[in-house]
Amino acid sequence: MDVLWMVPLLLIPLLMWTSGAFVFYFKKFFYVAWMMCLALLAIPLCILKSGGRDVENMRLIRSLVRHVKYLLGLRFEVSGWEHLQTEGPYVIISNHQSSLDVLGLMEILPDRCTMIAKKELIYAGTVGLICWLGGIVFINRKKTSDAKSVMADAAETMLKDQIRLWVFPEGTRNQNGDLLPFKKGAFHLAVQAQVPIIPVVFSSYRSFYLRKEKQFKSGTIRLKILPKIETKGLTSDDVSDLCDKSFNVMHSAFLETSSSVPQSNGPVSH
Ligand SMILES: CCCCCCCC/C=C\CCCCCCCC(=O)SCCNC(=O)CCNC(=O)[C@H](O)C(C)(C)COP(=O)(O)OP(=O)(O)OC[C@H]1O[C@@H](n2cnc3c(N)ncnc32)[C@H](O)[C@@H]1OP(=O)(O)O
Ligand SMILES: CCCCCCCCCCCCCC(=O)OC[C@@H](O)COP(=O)(O)O
Repeated sequence: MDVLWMVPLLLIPLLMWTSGAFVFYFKKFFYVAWMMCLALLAIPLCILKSGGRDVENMRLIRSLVRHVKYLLGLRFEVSGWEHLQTEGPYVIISNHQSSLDVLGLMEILPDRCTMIAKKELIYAGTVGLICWLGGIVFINRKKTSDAKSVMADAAETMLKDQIRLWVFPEGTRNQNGDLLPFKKGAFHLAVQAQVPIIPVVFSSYRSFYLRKEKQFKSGTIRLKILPKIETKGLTSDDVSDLCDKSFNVMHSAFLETSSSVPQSNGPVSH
C-alpha cells in the first residue's frame, strides 16, 4: 500500500519525458550548457595557441563543435563544396533560423573565416569570450552609423589579413518559413573589399524544430553552398541590385531545399 502513492510521482517524469515539451527544454538547456563547457575548454587552448584574439582560433573552435550535432540528433547534408574552393577573402552570407545555425556553420567553415555578430553576444559568458577570441566582429545593430564604420574597417582588415567573413544578412533570427528581406551591410562590405559573395542556404528547420510549439526532434538539415557572386568593379550604386540578386538565388534555393528535407518521424507541422 505504501508504494502506491509513488506511482504518480514516477509517472510525472515519465510523462514529461515522453512529451515533446520536455525534450525541447532538455535539448535546449543541454545545448547551451554544453556549448558553455566547450567554450570554457577552448578559452585556455586558444590563448596558449595564439596568445589572444585571432581568426586562427576558429580552427580549434570548429573542431570542438563538430560532434555536437550527434548529441542533438541532427544530420547535415552538404552540397556545393566546390563553390568554397575560392582563393583569398570572400563574404559568406546565409539565412539565420536559430542559434543551432552555429552547428551547420562549423560543418563548412573555411579556414581564416570569422563572423559578424550582434554585440550582445559578447556577454554570453564563456561563449562570448570564445567569440571574441575567434575574431568575431561585433556590431551595434541599433546604431547604423556605428555598424557601418565597424564594417568598413572590417573590409580593410579582410584584405590586409586575408580574412573571410560570414554575415547573416537577414540581421536577426527568423523562423517564419521564409527569408526576411536582406539588410545591406553584407553587400556594402563585399563591394568595399571588392571580394566575391558566397551564398549558403540552410533548409527550413520546421520539420524538427519549432520554437513556439516547443518541439525539437531529430532531423536532417540540407546545407547548400551556391556559386559565388562576383563584385569586382561594382560600386555602392550597385549594392541594391547585388542585394536583390543574392536574395533571389537564396530564396529559390531555400524553397527548393526545404520542400524536400527528409523527415525523421511524424508529419510536418506548420
Ligand atoms: C568551442 C567553443 C564552443 C562554443 C560556442 C561557439 C560558438 C561561437 C562561434 C561562432 C558563433 C557565431 C555565431 C554568430 C551568430 C550571430 C548572428 C547575429 O548576431 S545576426 C545579427 C547581427 N548581424 C547583422 O545584423 C548583419 C546584417 N546587418 C547589416 O549588415 C545591416 O545592414 C547593418 C547592421 C549594417 C545596418 O542595418 P540597418 O538596420 O540600419 O539597415 P540597412 O537597410 O541595411 O542600412 C541602412 C542604410 O545604410 C546603408 N548601409 C548599410 N551598411 C552600409 C555600409 N557598410 N556602408 C555604407 N552604407 C551602408 C544601407 O545601404 C541603407 O541605406 P539605403 O537604404 O540603401 O539608402
Ligand atoms: C548566457 C547566455 C548563454 C548563451 C549560450 C549560447 C550557446 C550557443 C552558442 C551559439 C551562439 C549563436 C548566437 C546566435 O545565434 O545568436 C542569436 C542572434 O544571432 C539573433 O538574435 P536576435 O533574435 O536577432 O536578437
